[in-house]
Amino acid sequence: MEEEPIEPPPYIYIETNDFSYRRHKRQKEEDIAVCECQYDLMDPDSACGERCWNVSTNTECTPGYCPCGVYCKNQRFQKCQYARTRLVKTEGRGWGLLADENITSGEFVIEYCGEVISSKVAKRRSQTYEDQGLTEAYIIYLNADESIDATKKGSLARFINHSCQPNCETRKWNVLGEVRVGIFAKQDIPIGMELSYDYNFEWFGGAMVRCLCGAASCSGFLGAKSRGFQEATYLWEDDDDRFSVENIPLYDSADDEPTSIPRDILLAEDQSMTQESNNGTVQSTENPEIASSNEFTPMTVEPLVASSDELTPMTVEPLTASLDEITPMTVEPLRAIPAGDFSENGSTEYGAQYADDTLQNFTHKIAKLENQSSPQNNNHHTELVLVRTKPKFRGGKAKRGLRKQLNVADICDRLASAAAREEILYCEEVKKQAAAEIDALYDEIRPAIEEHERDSQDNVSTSLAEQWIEASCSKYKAEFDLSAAIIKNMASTPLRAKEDVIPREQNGVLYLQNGSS
Ligand SMILES: C[S@@+](CC[C@H](N)C(=O)[O-])C[C@H]1O[C@@H](n2cnc3c(N)ncnc32)[C@H](O)[C@@H]1O
Repeated sequence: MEEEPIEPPPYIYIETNDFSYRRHKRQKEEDIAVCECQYDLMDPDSACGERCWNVSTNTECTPGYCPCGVYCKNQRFQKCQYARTRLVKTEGRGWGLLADENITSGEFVIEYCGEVISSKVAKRRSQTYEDQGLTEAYIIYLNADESIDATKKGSLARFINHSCQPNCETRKWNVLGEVRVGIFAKQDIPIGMELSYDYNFEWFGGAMVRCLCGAASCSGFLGAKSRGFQEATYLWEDDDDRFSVENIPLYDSADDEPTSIPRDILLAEDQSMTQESNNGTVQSTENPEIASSNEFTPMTVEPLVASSDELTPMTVEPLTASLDEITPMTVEPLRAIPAGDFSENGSTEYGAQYADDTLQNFTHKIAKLENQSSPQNNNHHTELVLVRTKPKFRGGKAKRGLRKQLNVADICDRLASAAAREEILYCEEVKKQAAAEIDALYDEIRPAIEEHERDSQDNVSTSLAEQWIEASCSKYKAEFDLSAAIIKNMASTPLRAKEDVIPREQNGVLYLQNGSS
């Protein structure tokens, strides 16, 4: 029988990151953030405690610049002010790290140190490690461009195991111009308890490692929540329409958007989610007890668009006009609008569909830009990455939303008023321009998006991101204005009878056309 090793496999212990592919950044004087704390002997928190604005932005004070001088308490990474910890051999999870003193919630436990390497090198290395049969993964994801590899060189943080219900978390800090990763206590941790954090493990293929964290909410495997894992383990059936376009989550990241996790798993994991059944019955299960009580009976949601036979014109009276002014107006049901030609391939003159998809993805990424890229955000979790070949999509249909397009020309054909037609056509023109602008911008940022499509980090410069946001807003506004103009004019101006519309020819096809009114 094989002897249990009494020491972990050899590695080089370091207490500060090793820069193997680039130099450590030099902090420029103008970039140094100087706080306004004043050391007060009677108030220990005065010297860069919770109230220090550098602390609140996850930035360490720079020695020689902090007004509190030697009393500054905000240089914990620089001074390696770690909690006392101890290595331990675990059951089935290799080595782990224990608290060797009581640790209080929020306390800085240890820095995750290793070699700072580029994302490309990280991909190569993790493949090599896997080929060499290394089962432990030590590469932590820093941002879109860089990772920290603690495989050969690292601090004791490399021994902290994953838990689905962890007592620590990772936070990024800005230290002398570099982003560094610290492990912080999420709760009070008594002496002797094993430290853990959620790896947010990104699984791209290869061996599936069973998670042995023992938490009640354990997801079963390391990286089980990651998209790659979800896609690879999803069981497809011939008539499975779960990935039909209507059901595709267009966003990428896992924390605040739809996910591709199969619904049953989602529900099993989090009973506070809303259950939705196919017949349109929605029942909140936030609190199962309440949900089952008589007060909360399931609510039946009627389909929004009734079949066209059911639609009857309705009479709407203006709300505010005086009684004599009121002339009831007839509003035709929207389905009566000659929406006609619904484009199904999505690549219409209003802007290629990719722009819509990417717009959603990208605007989301932009929205997260500050949160995720900034070391100031202490909620951002790092990820352990094991980069391998991407699994092929099995049976998955194209993840592309279908967008039904209104046929503006047909709508105008039905409007008797020239002014109404002009307003709609003008709005349509603005919408086309907005779509063209965002298409052009997309071409500019496409390389960055493609390069980093697998993550949800910021990929482009902030200025480009701002342009994108602006272009997105313009496009949405233009779309909204067009819809509003159509609804308003359809509702408030006279319609031409279908028989009065003169057919017009386009591409050899006869279409109905407006008269000269
Ligand atoms: C960063 S290392 C942690 C230290 C590692 N246990 C060691 O002995 O060096 C990450 C590796 O530890 C193992 N590991 C960590 N958490 C685990 C868990 N909850 N269940 C199973 N294995 C785990 C996996 O092999 C993983 O790739």
